[in-house]
Amino acid sequence: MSLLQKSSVLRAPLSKFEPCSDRLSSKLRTSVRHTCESAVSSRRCTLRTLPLRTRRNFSASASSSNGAGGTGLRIDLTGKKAFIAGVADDQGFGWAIAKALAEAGAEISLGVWVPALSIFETSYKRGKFDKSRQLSNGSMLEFVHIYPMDAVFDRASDVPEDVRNNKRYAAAAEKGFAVEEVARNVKNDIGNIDIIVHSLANGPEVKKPLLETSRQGYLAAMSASSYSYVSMLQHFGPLLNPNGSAVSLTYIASERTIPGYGGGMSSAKAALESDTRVLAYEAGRKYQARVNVISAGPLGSRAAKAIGFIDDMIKYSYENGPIQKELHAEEIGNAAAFLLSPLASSITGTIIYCDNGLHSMGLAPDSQILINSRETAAQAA
Ligand SMILES: NC(=O)c1ccc[n+]([C@@H]2O[C@H](COP(=O)([O-])OP(=O)(O)OC[C@H]3O[C@@H](n4cnc5c(N)ncnc54)[C@H](O)[C@@H]3O)[C@@H](O)[C@H]2O)c1
Repeated sequence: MSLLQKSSVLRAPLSKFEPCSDRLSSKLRTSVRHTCESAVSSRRCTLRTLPLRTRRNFSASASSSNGAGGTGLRIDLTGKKAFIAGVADDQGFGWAIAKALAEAGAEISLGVWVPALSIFETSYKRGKFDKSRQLSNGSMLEFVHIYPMDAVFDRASDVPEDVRNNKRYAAAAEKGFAVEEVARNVKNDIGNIDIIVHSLANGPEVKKPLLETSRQGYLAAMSASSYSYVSMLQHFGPLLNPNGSAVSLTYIASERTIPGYGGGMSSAKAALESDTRVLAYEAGRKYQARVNVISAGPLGSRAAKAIGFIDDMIKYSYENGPIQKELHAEEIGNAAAFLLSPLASSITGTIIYCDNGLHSMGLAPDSQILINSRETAAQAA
């Protein structure tokens, strides 16, 4: 039995690989296996909930998305240093971006949200992420430094007493977790950097409609999900080498109404996108840096599950998007690696849609009204 066949999650669609698997060199076979396993690992939760044909398409996309090891035009980030804020497990976009940047040769350091740090480090040390840490060349994704961080605080003096005295925060207080402190620690530990990734968001009232959202909840969403990017550019901008680059993650709810994505999160994403344009101008002039944002389609990450209807959004995207396949985190990782690389040297101030094209639709093909009309027309014919 081939290594690929051993995957229990993708057992059915793996037959797609078999006809060519015998012809693969062992190096390439290893590469495909790693790609597949990482995709399996990062998508395990939502795949079970999808129809079989979705899983087939997902499997096909996973097989073709990794260009590592090939010849020709390549994303080369050798010698580049990246700081990524917003990784606390191996399920979200931040992890996938870290992995793609490492595949391209970059050194990765992380800023991990203080309340999530202990469980992340414990899981990491116990090998829970080992499968998804595997890179296509057989090495493992490593982090040069892992910093405690809370992106809602700019300076140590902003941290309220109750937070400072909280058990989890107290342990991180000595090193410091406010954005300014983290930037200073990064500067001391690794010097200048080339890449900033903001892959974090938080909206305590995300389940509430905007009409019922409190001022406090709305401002908390803006603080954690949009101003945090401004703060990161303020404090990490001076650390950027010339031709540095920053990327963050947004969602289509900024532009179109997505009922259920509430609590001011849609507003926060709109601000993030607007700020991207202004920051691109200012950081471009000040640091010769590029600033972009990726508008990602739905992914069953930990943060997305908290919203409560992510599986429906994934199914909706499949049924109504131009490309009928599930989106997986690796695709966003690859797009980010491109955007953060010299290959994208003229791209700044831009929203890049990585959503199987769903943003371009103005009509839901799976609307019951359309389905009824089609059925009526078919019966009449
Ligand atoms: N999952 C989706 O469907 C989807 C779609 C489009 C955009 N996005 C965006 O992608 C980004 C990453 O989210 P994800 O879905 O990969 O989930 P995720 O859970 O992997 O990432 C969110 C991260 O934010 C961190 N975080 C929360 N508050 C923080 C704070 N105050 N300081 C520092 N870190 C903090 C969490 O610890 C977590 O690691 C977010 O901006 C999210 O809005 C997600």
